[in-house]
Formats: sequence, structure tokens, C-alpha cells
Amino acid sequence: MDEWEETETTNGCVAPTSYASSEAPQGDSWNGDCGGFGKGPGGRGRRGGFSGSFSSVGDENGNDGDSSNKTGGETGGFRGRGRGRGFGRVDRSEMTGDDDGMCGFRGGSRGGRGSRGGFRQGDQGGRGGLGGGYRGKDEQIFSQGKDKNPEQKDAAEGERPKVTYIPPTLCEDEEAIFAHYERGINFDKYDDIMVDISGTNPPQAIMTFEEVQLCESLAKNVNKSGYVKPTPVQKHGIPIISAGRDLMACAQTGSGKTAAFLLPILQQLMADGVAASRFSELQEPEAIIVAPTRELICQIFLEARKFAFGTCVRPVVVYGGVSTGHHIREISRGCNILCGTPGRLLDMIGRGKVGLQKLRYLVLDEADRMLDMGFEPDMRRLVGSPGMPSKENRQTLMFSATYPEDIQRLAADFLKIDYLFLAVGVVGGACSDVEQSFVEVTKFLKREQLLDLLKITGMERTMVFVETKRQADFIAAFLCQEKVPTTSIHGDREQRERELALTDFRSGKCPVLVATSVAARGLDIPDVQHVVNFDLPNNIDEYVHRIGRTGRCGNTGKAVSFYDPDVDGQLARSLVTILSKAQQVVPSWLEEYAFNAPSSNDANPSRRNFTSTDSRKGHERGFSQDSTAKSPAAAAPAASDEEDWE
Ligand SMILES: Nc1ncnc2c1ncn2[C@@H]1O[C@H](COP(=O)(O)OP(=O)(O)OP(=O)(O)O)[C@@H](O)[C@H]1O
Repeated sequence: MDEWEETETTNGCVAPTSYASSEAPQGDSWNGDCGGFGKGPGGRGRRGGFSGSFSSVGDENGNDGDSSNKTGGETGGFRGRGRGRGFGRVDRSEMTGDDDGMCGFRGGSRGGRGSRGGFRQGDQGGRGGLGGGYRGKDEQIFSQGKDKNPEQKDAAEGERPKVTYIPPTLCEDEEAIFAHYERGINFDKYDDIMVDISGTNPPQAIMTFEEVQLCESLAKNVNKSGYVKPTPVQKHGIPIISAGRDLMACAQTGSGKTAAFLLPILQQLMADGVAASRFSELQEPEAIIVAPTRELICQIFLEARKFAFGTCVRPVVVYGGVSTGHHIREISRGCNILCGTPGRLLDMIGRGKVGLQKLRYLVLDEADRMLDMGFEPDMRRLVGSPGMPSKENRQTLMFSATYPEDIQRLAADFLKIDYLFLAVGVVGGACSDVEQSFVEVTKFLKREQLLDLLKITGMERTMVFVETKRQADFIAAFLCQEKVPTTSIHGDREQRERELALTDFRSGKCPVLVATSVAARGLDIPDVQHVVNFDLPNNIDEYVHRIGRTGRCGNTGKAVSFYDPDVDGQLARSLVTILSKAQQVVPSWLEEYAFNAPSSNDANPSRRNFTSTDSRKGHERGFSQDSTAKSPAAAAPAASDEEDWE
């Protein structure tokens, strides 16, 4: 039996997880505003987590919500699984969760205030459960940038429980689809941001959406989305893509990169009269969009679905942690724009469900992160897949808010030689709408300081970033014990839990979300007023992306970071640079640490070559152009700022 004929067990049911309530929570959709589906009373579930506050799961049928572990009422705190990857700072499972279903945190125990007694190293249990937690002492640390031995991979996959989770059916209510948050007071300030384009003959920037002459239905959808005028990355990116050029674009967090690539693609597909074919086991999409995390790709899909609303173009999303059969069925109903995480995309292509003959657009969002996470072999496998048009015969677009040098190498391989490099603002710079502050801490006082901070922020939506999955569990549990309604997201949580955590956070049911870097990139959650770096990341790009979860779309936000001199010294100089470039106050004590820091101040080796400019510049004859003439926004080219972060 083909896997996609597998029996569905979880359709329409939603699960679990806020630490905030002891009731089984109600499910909801990705569009948190639409509650018309997936709601269920919750089943009996297991006795939940920390002090009983970590709620359990259930579906409408009263099944135990965890499909891979049917035993209820388990106790015993953290139970690690004896194998699997660890929580190295660059952990693929953390992002796309290729280790589907591997979880440690099995609920029940009253442990959780950091007592080591709650852990059971090397325990072979831990599959399923409530997600998260410590996996055991013999974890492998995922080695960055290295391909896994395919045989090992297959063996590992063979051991995995079959993923049966099917996300809730999406709400078709128009109001929910077009729900959006308002542009902030600083939206118009985007016009003052420096823009630089390198490459030959870039097309003229647009100043209004009208200039693009969008098809009627697309224009209507843009309007309904509350888009009145384009942001700089859209002003420049849309005409570049419409002109058929390849593009590497770098623009600050929250400044509308998603629409910058979706709108011209959709416009072209609609103008060409592309329509989703009828049911067929093999679908041949015109566009493939790849992103490193499940949550991000789902968000991109929802944006695509919004802009394609009421048209014949059909976007589909595929990602890890969800039943493969479900995805195959979705694809077979017609697919023009396929959004996916790398592994699941390759799986769909490998199974012969997706053909590449008609592919015209390949978009890599957060491409630098995909490299960091070791997805380079997957990306190369994707562009080398049978039927994939050569780079001369497809349009390739790469987007990110940061631009390390190794991504330029990839750009050179994947993009046509005459690709355009678009830099909006300081490449790799922090969003200046985010007020950044730092608190010098010792590790022993961090938790109390977090609590004090959250007492001040109250019910305002706050994302708390930590460095490890275990830490995420600890902190979330700690906050719940302190009666702060909190949920968490990290790569060891099951997909249903990750989705529910975001829903609870979006809806305000849990105004505090404790997250690992899985939530650092791309997530666009309305009204996130605060970001707290409980643990600072080990590279500056990650810091920029994390604090970019607030201060989006012209809104203001605040980021507070706990700086522990014992562990964060290597970041000091980069932080000072980032703060200065974003016109933020640099604490004198931080400057002092920066002054005394070793010269190589970024622990991530991939960041040692961080550059702020297009590496082709100056290397190729005749390779220059001045975009300042093209746009009033282009006062002085950002990329002319040659200073490295180091
Ligand atoms: N022209 C516009 N007018 C109004 N709102 C917009 C416009 N462009 C984008 N937005 C909104 O701004 C928010 C941020 O956009 P988006 O998520 O695309 O940013 P991003 O640049 O991809 O951020 P990140 O780097 O964090 O991934 C979204 O809610 C989006 O709908």
C-alpha cells in the first residue's frame, strides 16, 4: 500500500499544550481568528506535566491526543530518548523536526524547577509524549554542514513512528484569511531607508502597487490585505522579479519580503492563465518556495493562499511532522505553488508526486539559515533533481535579512550570472524600530530577573528566547508555576503542539511564548511587543532575527537581552556594532566587554566570513550600477558600507 493510503487517525482534531491551563485546550486554526474548525472538547489525556498545569491532549473522539503513544496517565518527569540529535546550537531537528515524534517531556512529574532528578538519561522511552525535553546522554550532536550518511538516515527513518498528524482544515472565511495587523507609525519611515542594487540593468523601482498593473483579483486581494503602498523591498523586488531577473535580496526583518516575491510570481501566473490542474497523482507546480522551518513555511503558504484567494492558482504546503499521505492528497488536488521545508519537498519529488518540468520559479527564503542548519546538501539535491530546469531556464530568488558570505557562494551556484543583489538598509542590521536594551546577569539570577521583567510587561505579548530545548521546557514550566500563562515551541515538541502553542500565543491565551531558535526567523505574529533573550544566541544574525519578531511593519517593539559575561563574551563586539548601526544606546559596560573581547568575536564559524556587501562588487569588470538614480529612497548605498561585523 502506498503510504498515502494510510488510515487517517487524527483529521480535524487538535491537540494540546499550553502550560497555562489544566483544561484540555480547544484547537484552533493557523488563522487564530477563525475558530470554526478543529475545536474539540479535548479528551482525557494524560495527567499533565508540571504541577498538573501542563495540559494534555485529546481529540473529538476522546482519543489520547498523542497518536504515537496511547498510554495515559504516565508519570515520571523528563524522560530522554537514548538516541537522536542533541541540542547543538545548529540543530536541524529543531527546525523542520525531521525527527518526527521524538520527544522527551512526558508530563506527570512535579519536577521541573530545574531539579536534575527529573531527568533520566539514556532512557529508551520518550517517544511521543508531550513533546520536548531532554533526550538522553548519548545524543549525537548534529554536525553542521555535513550530509548525513543516507544509509544511517534510512535506518533512523525506519525506526521512526509513522507520523499521522493532520493539521486542522483551514478556515475559508474571507475575514479570517485577510485578517492583518495595522501598519505602524514608522511605516512611512521605510521610505528613508537606503537601498542599493548591484548587478547590471536593474529595472526601475515602482512607487505604488498600481504601477505593477496587477490582475484585478490580485489587486483586490492586496487591497483587502491592507497594503496601501509597497515597502522598499517590494518597490525594488517586484519589478526585478517581474522583469524575469534572478534576485538575492536582503532587507530588514518585518519589512515585507514575503509579498515582494509572492506578488510578482502570482501576477505572472495569473497573467499567463495558469490554473490548478484537476486531480492527478503527479502535479507539476510552476513555483516552489523553500523555507527552513515548518512554522515559517506555513506562514508563507498562508500569505500565498491569501493573495491567490478567489483565483485559479492553488498553493499547497508540505512540511515535516505531518502525515505524508495528507500532503500527497493535498498536492494531487492541484498545485501551482508548492511551499515546503527541504526534506519533505525532496520526499514528495522522490515519490514521484511532484514533477519539475513546468517549474519557473524557485524561491529560497532564509537561505542563509538553511545553510547553517546543514540543508546545503538538500538544497543541492533539490536543484539537481531530475527534471529541475537549469538555472538558465528557471528564475531563482533568494531572500534573507542577513547575508553571510557563504550564502553568496550558494547564490553564485544557484542564480544566473547576472543576478541582481538588492540590499535594503544595513545588510544584516537590526530593525531600528526595536528598542534594544541589555541587562548584565549571572546565570543564577536570570530566572528571577525574567520573572521581574514579565511582571512589568504583564499581559503584553512576549517571546522569550532560550538556547536549548531543555531550557525551553524548564523556563516555560517555571513561569507556569509562577502563574505566568506561558506556552513553548521547540523542535522536540510534536507538530500539533507546536501549532497549538503558536495559536495560543497569537490569540493571547498564553501571552508568553518560550522559544528556541525555531521561532527566530520569519514568524510574523501580530502585537509581539517584547522579545527577551534569556540566553543570547551564539551568532549575531540569530540575534537580529530574534529581535525582529517585534517592531514589524512599521510598529515599534522592545528587546531585552540578558548578557552573561561568562558565556556571551564572544558576541560583545558584534552587539556593539549592531546597536550603533541601529542608532541605539550602547551600554558602557558592554562596550568595555567588547573592547576586551578576542578579535574573533563570533563563535559560529560560518559567521567569521560575515560580509555586508555583494562579494561580486569590484571583482567583475563593468559590474556596477547605482540605484540611487532609481529611487528617492536610495540616498546612499548600504552595501557600500564595507565594514564587516567582526
Ligand atoms: N506593503 C505593505 N503594507 C502593509 N503591510 C505589509 C506590507 N508588506 C508587508 N506587510 C505586512 O508586514 C508584515 C511583515 O511582513 P513579512 O513577514 O513579509 O516580513 P519579512 O521581511 O519577511 O520579515 P522576516 O525577515 O522577519 O521574515 C506582515 O504582516 C505583512 O503582511
